[in-house]
Amino acid sequence: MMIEIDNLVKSFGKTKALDGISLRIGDSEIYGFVGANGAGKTTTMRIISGLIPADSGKVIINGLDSVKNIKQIKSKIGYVPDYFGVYDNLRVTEYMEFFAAAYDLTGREVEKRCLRLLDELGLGDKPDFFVDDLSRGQKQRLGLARALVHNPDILVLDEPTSGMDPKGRIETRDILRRLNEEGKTIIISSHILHEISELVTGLAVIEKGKIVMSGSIESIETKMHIENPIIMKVIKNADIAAEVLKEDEEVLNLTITEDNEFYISYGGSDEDEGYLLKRLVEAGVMITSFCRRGHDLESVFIKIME
Ligand SMILES: Nc1ncnc2c1ncn2[C@@H]1O[C@H](COP(=O)(O)OP(=O)(O)OP(=O)(O)O)[C@@H](O)[C@H]1O
Repeated sequence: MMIEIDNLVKSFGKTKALDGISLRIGDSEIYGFVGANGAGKTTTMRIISGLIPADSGKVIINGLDSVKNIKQIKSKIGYVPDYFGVYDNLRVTEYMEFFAAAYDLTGREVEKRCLRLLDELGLGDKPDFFVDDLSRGQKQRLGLARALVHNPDILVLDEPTSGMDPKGRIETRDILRRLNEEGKTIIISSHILHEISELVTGLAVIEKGKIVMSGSIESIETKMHIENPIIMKVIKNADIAAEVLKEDEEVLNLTITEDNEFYISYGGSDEDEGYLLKRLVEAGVMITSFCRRGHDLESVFIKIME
């Protein structure tokens, strides 16, 4: 399902939550929204899912305007909110059937489908539990099962891994990968980049209602790498090092300090970087350290967000 988001604007009273969000999410992508608290992720997701209207701008899903075709669109989207509903006094199966009924799905086949979904999401032994008695991770998975009840083509998940332990996060990631392989387009948000960077195919970084960066995960990593130069300490043959670096077209900027510390803005991939180091060593350059200023992408990401 192709999703085209065009110039969404939304205010709540005096707060401008969205200030012109435009995006294209391709068929069968797993697309991530990353941003700090209050950036506008939830508002964007709720507009895409048809839960609230935008003040202006539009969302087109497979050629259909989401406002004009709201019924059709809602049948294609499953939304998992970041908070858990107020149905904690229901048992797990009752909860599922309650949401199925909201889509006019009832009967023996639907009951079977609900049980199968619970099974697939690792809740097969919990049908008679009260929702309230489930752990946070189990509740998140139940939220996912409920969003799948009408077999939507698009899944929109607001911070599905927040508050989960690493095991729960890995399990959720595996489930989402599987659903994506089955053909579902997935939109997922997080305020922590590394929680979703391994899962997503594309990413938009949202800040104060605007997109500050978007693209494939590789292109975002490259942009972040450029912001985060390689720092190389050379103790012999610095002149040769400078020659080798000048020949590499991925070297976008180079600063050499008096004590032969090289600051290299590098646009290449991790593999390119490995080959660059190999060429330097083979050319006879003696290097004592070769690393980035930030320890990881996350620290650079935080720098960009500041
Ligand atoms: N129903 C509402 N009424 C008033 N203000 C709102 C409402 N919903 C969102 N906002 C405001 O709009 C802005 C964007 O909020 P939104 O929930 O979209 O951000 P978010 O990126 O999802 O943040 P979080 O990670 O904290 O969920 C915030 O300033 C928020 O306070």
